[in-house]
Amino acid sequence: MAKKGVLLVNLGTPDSPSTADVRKYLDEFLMDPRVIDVNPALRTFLVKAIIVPFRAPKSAKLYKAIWDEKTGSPLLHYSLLQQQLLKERLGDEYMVELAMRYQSPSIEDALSRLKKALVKDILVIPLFPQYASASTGSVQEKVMRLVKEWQTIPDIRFINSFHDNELMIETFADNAAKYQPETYDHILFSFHGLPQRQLMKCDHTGSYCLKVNDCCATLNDTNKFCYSAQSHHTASLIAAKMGLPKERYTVCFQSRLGNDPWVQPYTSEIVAQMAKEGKKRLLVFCPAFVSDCLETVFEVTNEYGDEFKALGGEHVQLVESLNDSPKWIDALEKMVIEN
Ligand SMILES: C=CC1=C(C)c2cc3[nH]c(cc4nc(cc5[nH]c(cc1n2)c(C)c5CCC(=O)O)C(CCC(=O)O)=C4C)c(C)c3C=C
Ligand SMILES: [Fe+2]
Ligand SMILES: [Fe+2]
Repeated sequence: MAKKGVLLVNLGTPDSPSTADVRKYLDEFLMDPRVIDVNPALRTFLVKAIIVPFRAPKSAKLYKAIWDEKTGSPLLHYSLLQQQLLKERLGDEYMVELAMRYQSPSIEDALSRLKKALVKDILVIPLFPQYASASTGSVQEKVMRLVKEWQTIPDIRFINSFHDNELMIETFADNAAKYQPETYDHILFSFHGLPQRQLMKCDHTGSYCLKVNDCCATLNDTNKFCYSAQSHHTASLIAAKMGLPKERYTVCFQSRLGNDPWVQPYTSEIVAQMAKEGKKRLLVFCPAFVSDCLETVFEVTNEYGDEFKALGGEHVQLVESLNDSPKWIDALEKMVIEN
C-alpha cells in the first residue's frame, strides 16, 4: 500500500565549520528574497560585498565552538534524531524525510525520494513554531516551486505554525523545571529576531502591527499571523504552564543583523537592563527553536552570558530546546496523525 509522506524541514546549517562552507551557507540563506527582503540589486550587493565577506570568518569561529567532533552541527544532529524517532513512532505506514531549507540535506533530494516512493500525500512540517515569511514562508515557497513541476502532484499540506502546541509548551516547561526556576531572579523568553519591516508586511490591514500600542502583546484575529504576536503567545503559554506571574518574565528578540530596526525589545538590551537592576541569575528560554543550534548554545550561553557577567550579573542559564524529548516527538506524531 502507498505510504503517507512527511517532510520535516529546518533552516539549515553549514556542511562544516570551515570559512568556505559557512560562506556558502550564508550566501544561499541571505540571498533568499524572503530573508533579505530588499530589491535584488541591493540584496546582491549587501550579501556578496558586505555581509558574507565580513560575517563568514566570524561565524566560522562560532560554528567551530559548537561543532561536535562526532555529531557535527547540533541543528542537524537533533533534526536527524527527530526524523528517526518520529519514523519509529509512525511505523511502516509513513515515510518520514528530513530536509534543510538551505544546504543539506536538500529539499530537492527529500522530495524526489518521496516522489520515487509514490507516496499518496505529503505533510510538510517547517520546524518553526511561530510563522515568519523568512522561515516558514520560505520553506512553503521552495516546496511549492519544486512540486509544481511534477506531472502528478499528490495531496500536499503545510503546517503554517504551531506556536500554541500544548505538548511543545509542556516540553519547554518540563525542561525548565530541573533548573528550579524559582531560584532565578528573572526569566527571559528570547525569540529569534526579525526586521520590523517584515512584521509590517505580514499585517494585511496595514494599520495594526507596530502602529497600535502594544499591538503584538496578545494574539487576536487581526494579528494571528504576526511573528511577534505568536511569540508573545508562546511565551505566555509557557509562563502559565509554569505558574509564572507577568512581572517574573520578559519577552525579547535576539540575533539582529544589519542596522534596520528589528522587533523589540532586543535581548542584549534586556540583559543589560537586568544587570543594571542588580539581578544576578537569569533563566533563558529560546522557544523559536525546536533544536539547539548556534543561536541558543552560543549566543545565549556565551554572548549574553559574558555580557551579563561583564555588567555585574552572575549566571545565564539556557533552557535546552525540544531536541529529542519524547514529549516533543509525541507532539510531532500528533501533528501528523491529526493532519
Ligand atoms: C526561528 C526561525 C528563524 C527566523 C524567523 C530567522 C530569521 C532570520 N535569520 C537571519 C539571519 C541569520 N540567522 C542565522 C542562524 C539561524 N537562524 C535560525 C532560525 C531563524 N532565522 C536558526 C535555526 C539558525 C541557526 C543555524 C545553525 O546552524 O545553528 C544566521 C547564521 C549564523 C550567524 O552567522 O550568526 C544568520 C546570519 C535573518 C536575516 C532573518 C530574517 C530576516
Ligand atoms: Fe536566523
Ligand atoms: Fe504584530
